[in-house]
Amino acid sequence: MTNSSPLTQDELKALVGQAALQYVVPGGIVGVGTGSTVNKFIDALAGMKNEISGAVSSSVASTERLKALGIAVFDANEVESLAVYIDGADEIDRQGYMVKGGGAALTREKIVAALASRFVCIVDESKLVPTLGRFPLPVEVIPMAVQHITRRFAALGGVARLRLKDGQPLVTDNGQQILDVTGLSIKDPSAFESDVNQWPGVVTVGVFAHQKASVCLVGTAQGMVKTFTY
Ligand SMILES: O=C(CO)[C@H](O)[C@H](O)COP(=O)(O)O
Repeated sequence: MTNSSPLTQDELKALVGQAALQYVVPGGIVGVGTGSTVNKFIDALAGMKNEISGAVSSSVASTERLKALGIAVFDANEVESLAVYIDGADEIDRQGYMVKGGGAALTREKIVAALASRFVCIVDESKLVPTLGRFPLPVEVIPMAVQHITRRFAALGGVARLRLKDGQPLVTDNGQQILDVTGLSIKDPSAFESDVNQWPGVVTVGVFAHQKASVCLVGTAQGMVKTFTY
């Protein structure tokens, strides 16, 4: 590769995963998200595993990866607060509001993010949007409410589809299901999150407005990391 070749998406994920290490507080416990970008962060974190006490993880998949690399994983109930939570996003807007849950881990991600003083979001440029709604919005739901919630999204102009895995409804780490909703334009993320969270049967809506990013590290194709603070 020459210096002028644009970086691949995988290389960009590694770039921001590495850059996120600067936010890890030595001696502390790190909140760790889920997804292919966070996997790069976890791999980088292994290089400083002797400088941290461990991690609180947002998914079974991240827990397994952390443990395989020799990083201790604490239950969220063992920890009162975290200095930092590091995670990817499916979309992020100019205010740091995000859509998350492409990896079906949104509920635990929101719980671990709520413990943290600072949310550091790591993405590549393709995730930046002016208004949330381009990426199908993940919503974790209790199975018996699927049709009711689908009708409520239809009333807002959205089309909700049950997420499948190997031809069967995907089951989350919490034993629930995921609806992916297209056709929404989320102009007021805080109000939208508060509203949908109150619908009976909704476990978690994938809009992260109340737990928005404090910092976003954006990898650019030229190999730069841009830092946005909110
Ligand atoms: O919310 C998430 C998982 O539930 C991820 O952060 C989001 O889907 C981004 O993943 P990736 O880094 O693989 O693009």
